[in-house]
Amino acid sequence: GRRHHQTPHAHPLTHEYYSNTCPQLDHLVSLVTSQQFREFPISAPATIRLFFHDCFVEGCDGSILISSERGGLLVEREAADNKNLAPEAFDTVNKAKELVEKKCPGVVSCADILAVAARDFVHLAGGPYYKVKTGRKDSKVSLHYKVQFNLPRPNSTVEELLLLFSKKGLGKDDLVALSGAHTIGFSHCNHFLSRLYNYHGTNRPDPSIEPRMLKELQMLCPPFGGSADVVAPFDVQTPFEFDHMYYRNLEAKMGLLATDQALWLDRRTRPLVLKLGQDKVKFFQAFALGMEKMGAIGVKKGRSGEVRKLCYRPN
Ligand code: HEM
Ligand SMILES: [Ca+2]
Ligand SMILES: [Ca+2]
Repeated sequence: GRRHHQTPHAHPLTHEYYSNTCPQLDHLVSLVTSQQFREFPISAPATIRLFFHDCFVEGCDGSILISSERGGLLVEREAADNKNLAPEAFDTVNKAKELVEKKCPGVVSCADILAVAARDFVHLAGGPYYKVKTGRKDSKVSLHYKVQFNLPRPNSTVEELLLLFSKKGLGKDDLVALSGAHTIGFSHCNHFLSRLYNYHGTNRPDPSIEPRMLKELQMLCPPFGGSADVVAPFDVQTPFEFDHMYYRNLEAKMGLLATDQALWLDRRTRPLVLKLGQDKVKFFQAFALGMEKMGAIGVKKGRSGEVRKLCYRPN
């Protein structure tokens, strides 16, 4: 057989990519993620979100992980949408990389480590354990201006969300299932403030917010002069548990962002919200599938990427 002329798809992501070069990868990463989860539980939501923000901008290539350098170009991390990605998530990846480099030097990409770590945190928080395919290469650059139009806004319409996701090869089911990541974690007030006081310029709150929750959110987040550090849980019922309560909240008008509640209000996505709210097993399956599809966005192969030695710096 002749082995040249390989297309970019000749090596899709596989479960066996490191089976010779770093068979203990999952174990090594798990040592770091489990300790990180014990010491800094917010690493879980933060890392899951980090993976999302990596994959949607230039593909799952670790481009989000690169730190700025003095005198260098602005990197993705510096873009407004990424400013409040928690440092605990970056720390997790850097620590895991350090350990993996000791046992399997120069082999495992940071993009793959991030995918594995995100899976670990889903599981540690009570969600499904699914196998992660690997074989991603790391990017050689990170540019802040790539971010803005590749990430959803907290007040995007379902139409806009579906369009953005479809550009990434993801469908309606993926949008609804992956939004279920908001079953854990928190949002700063500014992302939903207009819903509380001035919905679409009406000077009234969004009518699709459950009244008691509205009152509580208004107390937490004043219209002016509130602290920029205040956060509210996405899932008021079980903010630390990776379960399907997120969808039940949407039925009860207790979605936090406009984009969360919109999944219930839109007739295209409502049936899926209902289905996943009724069945945790279905949610876990749909979420794992969504993560696998998201994890395959824009994957770099061969010389289009590299294996970074340090996740925060190109080689
Ligand atoms: C569908 C459109 C989405 C929008 C508009 C959106 C927007 C946001 C916003 C505004 C925050 C709060 C950030 C902050 O204030 O600190 C957030 C947090 C979060 N997002 Fe999303 N997101 C979306 C989809 C996703 C997806 C697909 C995932 C992962 C699969 C995800 C995972 C998370 C997690 C886990 C948090 C909590 C982070 C933390 O507590 O540190 N989101 N998202
Ligand atoms: Ca990326
Ligand atoms: Ca929950």
